[in-house]
Amino acid sequence: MTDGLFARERSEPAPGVVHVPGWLSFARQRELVAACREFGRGPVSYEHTVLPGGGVMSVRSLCLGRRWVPYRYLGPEENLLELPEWLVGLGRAAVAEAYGADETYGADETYGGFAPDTALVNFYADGAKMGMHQDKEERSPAPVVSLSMGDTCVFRLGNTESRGRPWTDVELVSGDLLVFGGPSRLAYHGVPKVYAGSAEPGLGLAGRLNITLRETGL
Ligand SMILES: O=C(O)CCC(=O)C(=O)O
Ligand SMILES: [Fe+2]
Repeated sequence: MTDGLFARERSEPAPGVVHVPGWLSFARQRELVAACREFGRGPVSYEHTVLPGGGVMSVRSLCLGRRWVPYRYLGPEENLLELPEWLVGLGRAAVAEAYGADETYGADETYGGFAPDTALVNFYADGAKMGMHQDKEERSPAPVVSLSMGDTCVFRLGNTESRGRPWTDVELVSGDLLVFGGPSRLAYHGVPKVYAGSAEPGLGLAGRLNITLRETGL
């Protein structure tokens, strides 16, 4: 895919982390944006998560399938919205795209049979960001699949030991796929910056949407 003067190339910024720029077609991005709008139309809507210490996340989010609350998943009987089969299929295709040709991560049947049972949909309005954290409430070793729509952001990919350096900053643009698993499954990561107004106007989205598909193993 071409972005400005130079094509943004597929890369593996850390072992088990695969970034595929422009994986989603523009039409697909538009469909996903429409679907995310539909998910939040009610009775469930995008909410700021309140953390146990009293902090309020600037991002607004909702869960499809299993519900994450800080810092655990509720039982399946507490699901409010269904995780649609088409989104599960997209997640499988994403893992195949990222690891398919790679023996190290692709050969493991855990990933080949990727069976996400939850999706966290995050909406970043102007000024929203996400601090460094690990996605560690899942018991399954399966990777996390991340799809981005709307404004470009800086995704900070840290290390598995601490919130601090070393880290690598990856720019996630609308349509990009990021899969993180393998040795980096528990790497700290966050979104320190979203470039407001950077989305393609034709997408019809002011802000940034990110969907992460996960297999809870719970
Ligand atoms: O918005 C992103 O790209 C990352 C979201 C994330 O890390 C999460 O929901 O746990
Ligand atoms: Fe995360």
